[in-house]
Amino acid sequence: MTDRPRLTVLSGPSGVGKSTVVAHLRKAHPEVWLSVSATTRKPRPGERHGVHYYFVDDGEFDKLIANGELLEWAQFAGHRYGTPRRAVLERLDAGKPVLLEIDLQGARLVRDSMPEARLVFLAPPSWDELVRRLTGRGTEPPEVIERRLAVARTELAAEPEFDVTLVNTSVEDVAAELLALIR
Ligand SMILES: Nc1nc2c(ncn2[C@@H]2O[C@H](COP(=O)(O)OP(=O)(O)O)[C@@H](O)[C@H]2O)c(=O)[nH]1
Ligand SMILES: Nc1ncnc2c1ncn2[C@@H]1O[C@H](COP(=O)(O)OP(=O)(O)O)[C@@H](O)[C@H]1O
Repeated sequence: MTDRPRLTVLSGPSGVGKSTVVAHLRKAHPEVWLSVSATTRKPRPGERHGVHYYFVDDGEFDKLIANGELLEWAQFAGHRYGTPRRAVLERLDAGKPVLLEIDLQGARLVRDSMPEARLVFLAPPSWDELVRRLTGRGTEPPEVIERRLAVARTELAAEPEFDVTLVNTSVEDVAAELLALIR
């Protein structure tokens, strides 16, 4: 029997298409389990508590950290994001695959604490296309987009740290490649 990694971490710059790819994958394969993170960021239109994120305030996030309830957490573009520990460990203990969609800092923390995890980097076809996607999404004001693009430059440079790179040219193709990695 091969010892396949059961924990897959998907990371990549803001706007590259992580949420789109994961949503596409889960529409066809609802059995793919994605961890729901906690965040101090405010919900975007259409985002639901407990589905896209657990939207919490700073005090609640402090408590999650203090109580050891987060597997990892990071500050990203002015807000905090963290992976609830218990649900992930329960799935892994049951021998089932887990997918995390987290930022570069989180991916590094997971790599250090769970070296068996497989780290997947989602890359844009080009820098200009990343700018187009992040701007075109229309969910952030210009100053937030600027901040995220500045972070994105650093994140792109970290690609060699990852086990696998997938280039998000076609959502369908990347979703299929990701599914093959998870299974
Ligand atoms: N470290 C860490 N990063 C997270 C977590 N949840 C989401 N992120 C990352 O935080 C960043 C910002 O997420 P978000 O505000 O939803 O923007 P978007 O991913 O660009 O649509 C993205 O890189 C996410 O992958 C988490 O639990 N931990
Ligand atoms: N392969 C693709 N080709 C063209 N547009 C894409 C592709 N993947 C995602 N997008 C678009 O790019 C924008 C950012 O995608 P999103 O999934 O929100 O990124 P992320 O979760 O990485 O921040 C969205 O408007 C989405 O529709």
